[in-house]
Amino acid sequence: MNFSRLLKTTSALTSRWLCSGRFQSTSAAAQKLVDVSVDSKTGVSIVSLNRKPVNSLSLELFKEFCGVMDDLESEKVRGMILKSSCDNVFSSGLDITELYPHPDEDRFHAFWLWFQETWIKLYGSSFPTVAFINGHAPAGGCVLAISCEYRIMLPYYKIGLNEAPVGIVAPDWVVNSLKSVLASRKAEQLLTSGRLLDTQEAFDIGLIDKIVNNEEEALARSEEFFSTFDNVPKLARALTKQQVRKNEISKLIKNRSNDAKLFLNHILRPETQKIIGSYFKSLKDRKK
Ligand SMILES: CCCCCCCC/C=C\CC(=O)SCCNC(=O)CCNC(=O)[C@H](O)C(C)(C)COP(=O)(O)OP(=O)(O)OC[C@H]1O[C@@H](n2cnc3c(N)ncnc32)[C@H](O)[C@@H]1OP(=O)(O)O
Repeated sequence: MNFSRLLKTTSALTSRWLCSGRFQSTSAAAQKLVDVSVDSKTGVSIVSLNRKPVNSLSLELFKEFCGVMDDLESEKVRGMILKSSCDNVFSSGLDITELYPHPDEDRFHAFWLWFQETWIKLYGSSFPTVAFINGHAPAGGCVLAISCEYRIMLPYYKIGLNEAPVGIVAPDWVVNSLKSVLASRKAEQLLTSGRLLDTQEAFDIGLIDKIVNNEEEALARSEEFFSTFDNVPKLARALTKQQVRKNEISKLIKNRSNDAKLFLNHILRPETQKIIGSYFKSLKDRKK
């Protein structure tokens, strides 16, 4: 099966959930959670996550982000830079209120499918992607960054996959995206320790590609990255990227519903709820 068809293929159950109008934002005037602009000099799309205060990733944000990715695919953009509109935070990862306390099962199922969909669209996009990590990027924030092809980060922020200390086990598609950036041993160390790295440490192990001091530099470094493809036919580039990434994506596409069930069962376990609850409390108490 050709890859773009594969990307569109999903189980009947999954597509019922993804297409259902349930959990739709109700207010037409609701603030956009994802802003898109185009850099007039380079023709590159800049996609800014805009869910204040910390871009925690909710079902509504995932849905909106997937809509944006579909638009960029159909517009055949030259490239995309993913960044944050929040001060000091790229994304704080999954919205913990989607996981705790004891989430509504239907909503969690839909939330998880839209998280998968976000990863499939970002990791499998045909156009080049850069994450401009302009703030902290723990957990799901790091997942977004490692799904892009190139990572540029401001100094003095933290990035990593801190799920294990929070009692959460990352699914294989997250683990494999990390292994597509880091050697297996480094990926394992990062995941099992759950340690968040500062910008310099992340650069030293190859988790990020460039450190920049401001947005202007980030745009310039992104442009250098995008221009490496200027002489490569777009279709050949896209198919080559997808060839490299297709095994991981196909695996998830075939297993979406089970993956969602697995995580629903895990999240509903009283022990998991207890750990996430005390983690969330400590996050709130930090500022008291
Ligand atoms: C079993 C099923 C799940 C399996 C998952 C596997 C897949 C792996 C992928 C992802 C998992 C996750 O993403 S879980 C989420 C993990 N996220 C974190 O651990 C980050 C927590 N947040 C922080 O460390 C900090 O907030 C920050 C460094 C990101 C920013 O710090 P700052 O000081 O600027 O801001 P505050 O801490 O004051 O936060 C402001 C406000 O937001 C609330 N907040 C923060 N993060 C989240 C979040 N992820 N979800 C919901 N709410 C969040 C925080 O509590 C503050 O609220 P109050 O103003 O009410 O205090």
